[in-house]
Amino acid sequence: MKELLTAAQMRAIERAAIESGEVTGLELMERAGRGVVEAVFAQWPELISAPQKAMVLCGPGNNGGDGFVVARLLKARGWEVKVFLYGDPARLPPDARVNCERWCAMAGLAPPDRAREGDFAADLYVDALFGIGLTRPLEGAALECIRTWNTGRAARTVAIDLPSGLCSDSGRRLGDAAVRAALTVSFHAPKLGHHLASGPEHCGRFVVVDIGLRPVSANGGLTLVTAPGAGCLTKSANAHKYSNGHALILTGGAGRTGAARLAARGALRIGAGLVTLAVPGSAQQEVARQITALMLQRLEDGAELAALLADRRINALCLGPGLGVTRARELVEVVCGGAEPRPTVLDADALTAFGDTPEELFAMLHERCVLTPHAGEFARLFPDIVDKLNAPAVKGPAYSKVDATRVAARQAGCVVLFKGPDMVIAAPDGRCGVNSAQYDRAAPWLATAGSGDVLAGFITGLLARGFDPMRAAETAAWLHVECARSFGPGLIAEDLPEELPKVLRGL
Ligand SMILES: NC(=O)C1=CN([C@@H]2O[C@H](COP(=O)(O)OP(=O)(O)OC[C@H]3O[C@@H](n4cnc5c(N)ncnc54)[C@H](OP(=O)(O)O)[C@@H]3O)[C@@H](O)[C@H]2O)[C@@H](O)CC1
Ligand SMILES: Nc1ncnc2c1ncn2[C@@H]1O[C@H](COP(=O)(O)OP(=O)(O)O)[C@@H](O)[C@H]1O
Ligand SMILES: [K+]
Repeated sequence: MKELLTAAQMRAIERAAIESGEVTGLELMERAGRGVVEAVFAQWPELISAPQKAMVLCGPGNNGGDGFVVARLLKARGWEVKVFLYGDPARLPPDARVNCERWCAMAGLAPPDRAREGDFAADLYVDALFGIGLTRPLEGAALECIRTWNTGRAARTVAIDLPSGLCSDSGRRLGDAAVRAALTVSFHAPKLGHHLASGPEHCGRFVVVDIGLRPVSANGGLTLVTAPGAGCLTKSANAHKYSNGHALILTGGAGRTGAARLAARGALRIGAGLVTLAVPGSAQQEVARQITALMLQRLEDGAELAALLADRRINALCLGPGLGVTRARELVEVVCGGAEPRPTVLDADALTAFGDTPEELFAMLHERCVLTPHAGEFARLFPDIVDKLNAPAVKGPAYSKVDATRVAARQAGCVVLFKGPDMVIAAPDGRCGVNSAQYDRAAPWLATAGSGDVLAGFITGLLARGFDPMRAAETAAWLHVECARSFGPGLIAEDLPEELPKVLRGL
């Protein structure tokens, strides 16, 4: 697991390092600037061989200070560099001021309205306006300048730390403009804003450079979900099928069983010992024609489900995919209401069924449930949270998808997995993971009908294998994205479970 930092946590890490005497702020700024230049040459090797032209736009804080370092290092390599300062040189913070003065001893400084005139076609544009310190929307000359860059010539734009205009803690644009970078170079660790909301769209390629700060666990339990250890998914040599759990997946009626079959296939592939599909009589033939390793159990209503659950070997359930809202409502009450409720994934119709009365659902949920809403389902269950998330972001730190999912998990009293390329998974105790399907892990082919059903099945299968809900959700989500990446273009939902063995072998 990799940490994702807030701006405040990053500042605390920097402060601790400086106060301990192991490094100065000025040295950190030098390393940051050097890291940016190295990343630029790695990204665009064609810039290495001959001196070029750069335009550097510096802001009023330490992000601007990094910009002065970059300007100086490029000039030292013979580049023609123009630096524009948005702000008053006399009011720069100390380290930035030192670097501004070093720059001014080498060359001139212009105000940013001059950067708009377009008389300087650069080979590289450096955005050093704002980093983690942006607190409000861009305005005036900064805004104008960024608009020109975004609409115009700036193909090679590198953003230092964060594209200016983005909120570091939420990835949302403060106001309506932010730099669209081709490359973003951040320091020490990724920040939330690099992975959430509009962050990836603005960052372009994303690189984190080491500036020699020690890894400190600064964190309220927020991580980027990474590969599970291979060991946690292996099976014991002398296990029998029941020692890997028995998952029960409930289907809807005739013509609507595909989603649950996808989930069931996912649960089986991820290693549940047995997977049973519980099917109403009307759909029994349909399902029977389609399945082999899966088992089938006729199940009409809540009373029959209650009877079936007397079998304590059934140790994980999945309700929602293709279930139909009426059947979902009845069955969720049986599953969640009974004594000793079992680990349960509620997805799709099981969430929509309670769209008008989410409190009724929350009253039944228990800590071994996992809710897997997409944005529409999330909005139906948590309208107040979504109002906050959708309100225009005008002040940093803005309300984020992480804030939203954490509050949702507390309200629901169980793990909530809020889908999307910036998937957030939160537990009621505050643990939180971001499963980012972006940058090197982009998986756009996952946006295909039924892929969410497979994810519900993966989680259910891991619950059956004894994973706790948070770990089941995170591990399943990570594997789900890897299956899509491994399969690649042309992916449809059916391919996800079939790709899993390959992904598991590669762990
Ligand atoms: N932490 C570390 O370890 C390291 C950090 N480093 C670098 O420092 C950067 C953080 O520096 P920072 O804290 O000075 O913040 P930064 O983003 O430059 O902006 C703050 C200034 O902007 C102002 N301001 C805000 N919004 C505004 C607006 N809309 N319009 C106008 N003004 C606005 C704000 O003023 P105020 O809000 O107080 O009015 C303040 O003056 C970080 O991103 C990284 O690049 C590296 O050197 C190495 C190690
Ligand atoms: N552009 C995307 N990049 C990565 N993952 C995506 C993208 N769009 C959707 N997903 C993922 O695909 C799945 C879609 O689930 P869902 O919306 O429930 O679809 P369905 O109901 O058709 O199965 C979720 O896991 C979601 O996170
Ligand atoms: K920046």
